[in-house]
Amino acid sequence: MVENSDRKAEQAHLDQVLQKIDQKGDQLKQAIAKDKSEARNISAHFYDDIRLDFDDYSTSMDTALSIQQQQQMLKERDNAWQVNARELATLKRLHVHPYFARVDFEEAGEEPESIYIGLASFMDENNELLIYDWRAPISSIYYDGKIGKVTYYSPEGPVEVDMSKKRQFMIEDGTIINMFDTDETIGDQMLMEVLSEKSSIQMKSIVKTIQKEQNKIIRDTTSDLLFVQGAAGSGKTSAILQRIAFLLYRYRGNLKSGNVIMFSPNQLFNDYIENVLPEMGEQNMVQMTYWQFIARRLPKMKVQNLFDQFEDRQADTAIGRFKDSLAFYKLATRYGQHLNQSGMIFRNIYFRTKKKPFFSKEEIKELYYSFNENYKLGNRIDATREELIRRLNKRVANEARKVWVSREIEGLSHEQMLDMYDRPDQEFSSEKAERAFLGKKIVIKHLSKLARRINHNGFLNLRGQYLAFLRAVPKMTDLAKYGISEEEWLTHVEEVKAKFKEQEIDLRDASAYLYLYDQIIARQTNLEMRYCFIDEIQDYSAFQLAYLRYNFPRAKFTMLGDLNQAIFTKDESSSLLKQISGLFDPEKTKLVQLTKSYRSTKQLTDYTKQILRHGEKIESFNRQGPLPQVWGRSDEAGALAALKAALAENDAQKLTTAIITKDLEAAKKLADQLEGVHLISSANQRLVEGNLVLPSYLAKGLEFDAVIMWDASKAAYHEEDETQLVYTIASRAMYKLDLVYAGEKSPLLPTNEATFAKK
Ligand SMILES: Nc1ncnc2c1ncn2[C@@H]1O[C@H](COP(=O)(O)OP(=O)(O)OP(=O)(O)O)[C@@H](O)[C@H]1O
Repeated sequence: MVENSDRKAEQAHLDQVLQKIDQKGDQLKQAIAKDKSEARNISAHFYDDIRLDFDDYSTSMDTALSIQQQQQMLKERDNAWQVNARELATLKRLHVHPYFARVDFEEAGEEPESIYIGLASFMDENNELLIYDWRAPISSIYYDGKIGKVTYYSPEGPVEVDMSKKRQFMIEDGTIINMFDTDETIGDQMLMEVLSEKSSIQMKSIVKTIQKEQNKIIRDTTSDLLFVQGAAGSGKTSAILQRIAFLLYRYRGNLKSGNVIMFSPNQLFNDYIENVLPEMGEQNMVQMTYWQFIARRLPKMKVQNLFDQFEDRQADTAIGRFKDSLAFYKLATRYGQHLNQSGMIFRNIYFRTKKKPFFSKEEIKELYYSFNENYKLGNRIDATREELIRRLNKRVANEARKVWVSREIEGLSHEQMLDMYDRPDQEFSSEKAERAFLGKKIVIKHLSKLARRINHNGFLNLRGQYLAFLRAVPKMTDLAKYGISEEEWLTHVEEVKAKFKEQEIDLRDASAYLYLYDQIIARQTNLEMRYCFIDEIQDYSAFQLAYLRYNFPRAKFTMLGDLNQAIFTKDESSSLLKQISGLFDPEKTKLVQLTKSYRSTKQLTDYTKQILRHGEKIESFNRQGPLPQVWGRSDEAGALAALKAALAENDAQKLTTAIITKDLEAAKKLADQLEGVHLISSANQRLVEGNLVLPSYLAKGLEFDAVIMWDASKAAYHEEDETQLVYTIASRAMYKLDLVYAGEKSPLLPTNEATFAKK
């Protein structure tokens, strides 16, 4: 218990800090206003002090110098203004949330200290730090340690201190409304308060209550691959965002938000997390989905999207598994290397007529392989391109003598002719000379299209090349090892080819196709990205991860996932870790497990964890709520009535509900039968307040006060490999879960009657 006198003293301290924050804020506002008006002044009088005299060299030098000087002054003002404006924004945030913790500690041989921890540091006029940034090295003792000896890591190395007090505050409008002294790492009491808040359509930062295990992830600076396996709701996504904020602080000056990329499951999810970093005073990182990453490079093809992918059954086949594997990635690498010796396929380049190619594929191939073996693929293509352009230029004069050119000259109007001259009054020695001049111009105009095509590697036959690679696969590996017969494989290649004809490509092929292309043209990989985060890793294939690693060779990777929620890759996900760890130095790979689930009440976590077959370790957090309710009805009309009843209960308790269906079709059908609910049917839609209906694959990563699982019947969910899907749906609920079905209940759902209520 905290004494009353302590509370008074803390309030007095807070008042003082807030007063200093406000004081500093006022000073900054004045400074900003002054800089702004001076900048305006400089702009207004910009030319007053400058002699605009360009006639003789020395004065024009003077002019240039004074312009530059004035511009520099403007820039400095602007900079000062921007720095101050940023600081003011920080102060505004601190005014609302000044700090949330205090720790008292003593380092051997030093005076005892007492520091306050908040969202950013704040220094008073005497350079005394009144608030420490939560990311400062010393702040980690708040998250990591119990009272007593604790170690924190400063950039110079480990430091041991003796911590004597750890106090947490809840502050609202400048008043301490609650405070606790705690011996625990982060007291359950504070966490309980935070977790009991209602959900919102925006994710919140967990900075006040980061748990010790999460802190390890957030502050890791040594791993090249940090792999986090965590139960649903264990704070993986929260931890990534905190980690990004931490890294931006730790490497400030060297690391910008543009050097950090995050791959997330869908666009809705991006919406959901978009405010977390800005609220902590940082800019958002680059964010995209894997699909966007691939599809933006294939604008002419229809790349299989999330929806198609979910409905796709190939994931379950031996061929699908093989093409997702690292083994397939390695084959694509080997094939790429082999192209250095032979096997490249080119296309004819035509000009005006399809009868005879301008450059034949044979000619191009000969040229390509005429460069000696020291040439790498990328150099070969560059050299081929240059040589083709050179040959093209050499053929201009010859082409200009052809009949089609004379015809075109004859058809020119006077204006068109004038347009072609270098000068309007251009003169020629003879008519012949004029025709030769115009002819060359015309040929160059037409050939420039061809040159552009060559410069864009239009002589490559990428689709053919990819198919050739696929056809070569049985010769490169023993497909029987993967349970695939040669005949099945060749039939599959024909299917890929047929899709190409329709301008379609599976996501699985698109990755391999681009990888092959990247190798052929030796595409510059992205050296700027220093950190790459991949959330929901269980939905990626080993191939995709290897390809991302190839694309961002300088980046350190943080991969987070829950192998129990693999809804695309299903059972394959368990071998994923083994496959990808081969891509990184084992010394620099770290695996962290998060087993405690914070999202849901104890009742919900205890229920949902039974869905998992292998008894995975998931601990519930001791927050209380109602038991899940199972509404079994004999027919669909009854089920619909039950759903409406459950929804009415939630509305009465002011809980936001998400009704989650298995697929899009079911979601659409249901939304038509209900009033006042929003249907989320595509990942590009925005999240809105209020009750929602959405298909399972769009609910990934999101959470809601209340979830109703629609059609939890045996008919809808009976395959064992749908376990992860059922688990993902049920684990979206924070406080209340209802399951509605008609007919027979899904055998994948828990049967222990003590853990749910029948309705
Ligand atoms: N240390 C914490 N303090 C307060 N809240 C937390 C903490 N850790 C997690 N939470 C809360 O738990 C919920 C789940 O967190 P989050 O979405 O990050 O989990 P996840 O592991 O990514 O879940 P999933 O894999 O199911 O999508 C969020 O509401 C988050 O705010």
